[in-house]
Amino acid sequence: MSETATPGTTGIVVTGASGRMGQMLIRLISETRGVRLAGALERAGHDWIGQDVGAAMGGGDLGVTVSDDALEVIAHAQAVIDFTAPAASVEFADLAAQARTVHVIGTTGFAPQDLSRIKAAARHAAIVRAGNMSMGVNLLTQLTRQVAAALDEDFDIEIVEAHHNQKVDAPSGTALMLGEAAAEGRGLSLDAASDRGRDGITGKRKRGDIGFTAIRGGDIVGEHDVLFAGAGERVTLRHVATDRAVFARGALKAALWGQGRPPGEYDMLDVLGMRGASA
Ligand SMILES: NC(=O)C1=CN([C@@H]2O[C@H](COP(=O)(O)OP(=O)(O)OC[C@H]3O[C@@H](n4cnc5c(N)ncnc54)[C@H](OP(=O)(O)O)[C@@H]3O)[C@@H](O)[C@H]2O)C=CC1
Ligand SMILES: O=C(O)C1=N[C@H](C(=O)O)C[C@H](O)C1
Repeated sequence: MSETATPGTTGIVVTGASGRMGQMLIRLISETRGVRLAGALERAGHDWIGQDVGAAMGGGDLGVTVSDDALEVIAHAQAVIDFTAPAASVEFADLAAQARTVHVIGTTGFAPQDLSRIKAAARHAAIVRAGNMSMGVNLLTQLTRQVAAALDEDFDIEIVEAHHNQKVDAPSGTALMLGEAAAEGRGLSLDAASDRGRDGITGKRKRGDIGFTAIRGGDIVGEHDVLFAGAGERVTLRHVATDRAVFARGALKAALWGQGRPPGEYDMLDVLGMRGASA
C-alpha cells in the first residue's frame, strides 16, 4: 500500500478487493469526491497481491497496491468496508477495533459465535453491519414489520429469495433480516418460528411459522419476496436488485456516517435514519 493521505478526505480500505462487491466498491470510491481508497486487501497468496488494484481490475492504475497486511493497512484508514466471508470478517473486526476504525460489514452467513466476536469488537469501534445495504430493502424490512403486525396468523408468512449461482450461504442475509422483522411484527422469536428447508413428508404447515425458500441460478443479483398468504387472498412485498451498486452506495454512506460515532453496533436503519420510523 503506497498511497499517501490527502487531507480532508476519508480514507477507506476495501477487503476482498477482487470480489464482486470489492471491485464495485473500489470503482465507486475512486469516482466519489471526499473519499479516497486507502487500501485494498486480499488474502495471502492471492494473484493480485503486489499489483496496483486498478490495473488488476483491468483498468488504469489507482495508486493503491493490493496487500495482505491487514493490520498495517487498516491502521492508516478511517473506515474498512468488508464484503468477504464470516471467517475473514471476524478477523477484520478485531483489527478495526484495535485501530479504532469504523468497520462496515456487508458479509452474510455468520454463525452465532461470529456475532459474539463482532459484538465484542464493537466495544472499541463503531461497526455497521447489515445483510443488505440498499435503501429499498431497509424500507422493505419496515414494511414487513408493519404488515406482519397488521395481519394475524391466519396469514402465513413465507420469505422467498433468489440469488446467483455463486452464493454460498442460505437463507440470504436479507431473507433473515426480513424474517426478523416479520417475527418482531408478530411478537415472536424468529429462532422459534422459522421453518427452513422443507423436504419429503414434512407434515402440514405449522400455524405461525415463518418459512424460507432459496432459489440459486445464473447471475441473479438479489430478489426477495415476503408473502402473506391468507384464505382467498395474498399480499406480497417484493424487492429486486438489478445492480450491486445499490449495496456499494449504502456501504459507502455507512462508512461516512460512522465517522466520529461512539463504539457500538449499528445497522442501516441507523445510517438511513429509519430506526423506529413506521413505514
Ligand atoms: N450486505 C449486503 O448488502 C451485501 C452482502 N453481500 C455479501 O458479501 C459477501 C461477499 O459477496 P461477493 O462480493 O458476491 O463475494 P465474492 O466471492 O465475489 O467475493 C468475496 C471476496 O472475499 C474474499 N475472501 C473470502 N474469504 C476470505 C478470507 N478468509 N480472507 C480474506 N479474504 C477472503 C474472496 O477472496 P478469494 O477469492 O481469495 O476467496 C473475495 O475476494 C457475501 O457474504 C455476500 O452475501 C453481497 C452483496 C450485498
Ligand atoms: O451474496 C449476494 O450476492 C448478496 N447477499 C446479500 C444477502 O445475503 O442477502 C445481499 C444481496 O441480496 C446480495
